[in-house]
Amino acid sequence: MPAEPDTLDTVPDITPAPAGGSPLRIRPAPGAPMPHRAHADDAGLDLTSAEDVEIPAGGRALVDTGISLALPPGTVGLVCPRSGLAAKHGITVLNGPGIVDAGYRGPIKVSLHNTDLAEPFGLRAGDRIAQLVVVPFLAPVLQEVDDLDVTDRAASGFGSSGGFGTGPATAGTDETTEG
Ligand SMILES: O=c1ccn([C@H]2C[C@H](O)[C@@H](COP(=O)(O)OP(=O)(O)OP(=O)(O)O)O2)c(=O)[nH]1
Repeated sequence: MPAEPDTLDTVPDITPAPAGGSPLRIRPAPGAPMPHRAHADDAGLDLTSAEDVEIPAGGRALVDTGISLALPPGTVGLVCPRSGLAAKHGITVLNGPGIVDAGYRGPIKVSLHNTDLAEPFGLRAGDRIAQLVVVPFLAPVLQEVDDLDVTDRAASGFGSSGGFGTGPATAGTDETTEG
């Protein structure tokens, strides 16, 4: 029997099952739309603005989405930028990703930053301003120790493996985090 062609088109439905079988409960304010996925297998739920807002050039605005959530236990909501808004208009989530805790029941707001220093950016109610990605998180028990295990990387970081090019790091340019 011939093998199935290995193309992206043959990937089966990858829509993840709801975490723990619990639904994501969403309470829209009167008139606010429910967030939705533009495509069934998108990770992000589009969040819309509940208000008309002008974000000044180089400035920021805290924008209400008009929804409140009850995330499934053991999950966290990540408020992430939309790539189109970033690439075309320089609009990003200032604290991206924003962290929505599972126990939070207040209004979901998005802190938007207009990185364009020349043009203000106008938003209308209903515009899609960010996306919410729901992921499981770990809450390990905290253990205070005197020593950490030895690793290959050790304390090297912050560019220690080289710059933006493909060549090896130049001797003497490694940066290490000091303990
Ligand atoms: O982009 C975001 C980030 C957070 N929140 C809400 C949900 C989150 O559970 C709560 C608190 O967020 P965070 O812990 O980041 O805020 P904080 O500045 O550390 O304040 P707090 O002392 O209330 O935790 O605010 C949003 O609506 N949008």
